[in-house]
Amino acid sequence: MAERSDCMCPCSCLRKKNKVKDEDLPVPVAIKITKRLCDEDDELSEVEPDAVPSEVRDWLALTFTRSMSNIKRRGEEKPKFKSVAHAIRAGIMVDRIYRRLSSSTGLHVPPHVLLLLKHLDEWGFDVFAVNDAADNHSLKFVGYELLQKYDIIAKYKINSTVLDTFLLNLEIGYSKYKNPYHNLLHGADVAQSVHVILNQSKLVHWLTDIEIFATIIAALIHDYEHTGTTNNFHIMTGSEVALLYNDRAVLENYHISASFRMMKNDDSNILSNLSREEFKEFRNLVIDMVLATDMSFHFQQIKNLKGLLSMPESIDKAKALSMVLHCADIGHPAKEWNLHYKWTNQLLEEFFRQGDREKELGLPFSPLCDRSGVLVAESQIGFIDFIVDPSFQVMSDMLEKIVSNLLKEQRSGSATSINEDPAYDVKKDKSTSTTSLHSSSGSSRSSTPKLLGSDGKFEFLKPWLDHLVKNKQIWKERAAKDAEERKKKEAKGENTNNNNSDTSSKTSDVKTNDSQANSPIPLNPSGK
Ligand SMILES: Nc1nc2c(ncn2[C@@H]2O[C@H](COP(=O)(O)O)[C@@H](O)[C@H]2O)c(=O)[nH]1
Ligand SMILES: [Mg+2]
Ligand SMILES: [Zn+2]
Repeated sequence: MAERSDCMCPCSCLRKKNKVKDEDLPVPVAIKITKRLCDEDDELSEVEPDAVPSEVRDWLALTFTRSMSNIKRRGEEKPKFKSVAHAIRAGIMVDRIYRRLSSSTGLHVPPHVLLLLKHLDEWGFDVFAVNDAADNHSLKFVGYELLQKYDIIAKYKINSTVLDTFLLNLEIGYSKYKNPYHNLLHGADVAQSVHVILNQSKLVHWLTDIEIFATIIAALIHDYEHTGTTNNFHIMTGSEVALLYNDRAVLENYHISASFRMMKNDDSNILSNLSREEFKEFRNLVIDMVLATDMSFHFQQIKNLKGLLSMPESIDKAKALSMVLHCADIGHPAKEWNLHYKWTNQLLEEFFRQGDREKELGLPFSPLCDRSGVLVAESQIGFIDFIVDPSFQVMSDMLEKIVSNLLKEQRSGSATSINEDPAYDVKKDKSTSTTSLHSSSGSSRSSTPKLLGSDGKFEFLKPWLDHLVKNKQIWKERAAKDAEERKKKEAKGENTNNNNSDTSSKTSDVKTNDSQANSPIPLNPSGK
């Protein structure tokens, strides 16, 4: 069949731009793609045809649009002390915190875990290190610390044993399928990232306690009992959950439902002291936020938000918080390279395991799931360029708009939410960190540090933007190296077989030394 470079519809859809061949696709899928992509009113059509390889485009279409969805390892990182005196001082400090924490809550947080949890407010927080130190209980400790930091445990009278059981159950659920990526570290990491975004941007001052509570829990549960396979895999295999949720946001619906079911048990019901209204608000928010982590809503979500940003009205809280959670969920490319690189490896290994199952079942490989060859660097560049970077840009604009409006309202006297007084009372918090955001009345967070710059503009630090640029640059260098090696092999007459050449970011190169066990991408000492 001749290649069809043009789709029959008047729009400039992906199919037209990308010259997808019908014969490359199973027939019903081809028809569906043509129809859906032509209907698709999203930004994927803006992706330049030559900007990314075809596999990356397929993956973008499959994952981020509704087009097909309806069919001791870190032992070397020990704390370094400049001097014995420093070590002793640090030891005394940790011991004090430890005693305070243990006596007030009964939660046993080992001192070496506490030391790492002191970085909980930072974008560079290393959840892998915490997990190693915490004997695979990072979610429990991170979850506990976050709730404690915002005074949620006291405010909603959460029994400490119940909280402990809830967090342990979450960890058990995340460990059910032994996923390399969608495991308890990811749950902990996303919750911690949400926390940093809320604080860095001061958005937290706009929120009530119940909204903060819902946001932390939504982040913690957002991939609960993840099967390690994609929504599309569930749909294609007609799994129980796909049948249950009629192929719509299959996993996301499941994560929410399974979590609320778990919380119905008395021994893990952290919501038992919420009033009827509080429970209703909490549940609605959690449902909205977790459903919005379905990647097939991505482009629509960005588009809607851009539309809202161009209007004077303020942005709906559920929408804003959903965007924050979505960004945290896809946020590892905006973290330090070493963290991003680890997550990339784990995710690819999970994709490949799905590919192995697809092979066994006689199904075509999903994009990025064939372990015999994936253009890792190129796909990561595509992911950063088309998904992560635009998301973080829009989220940052949204955060600035919301907080600026809040400040304006406050100046005009119509709001009391944000205190610009530099003598702001930074409350010593009840957890391990030095400071927490002050909650004076129990409604919204009412005291903040000085927010406006000398030019009268509200701006906040966005560490994620720098990392995105740096990480993309590293992937670009790797992609160029890969292409070079492919060329050399071709010249030697070796079979490079499209994606299957043996290059540094190719999956066939799995090394088995300690730091690279289960790692699809070999890591050289510089991390590049
Ligand atoms: N190609 C890549 N896709 C990624 C990467 N990190 C995340 N993702 C995609 O986003 C979703 C996140 O949603 P989740 O709820 O499943 O965590 C994930 O499933 C991938 O589809 C990445 O580095 N590269
Ligand atoms: Mg998910
Ligand atoms: Zn996730």
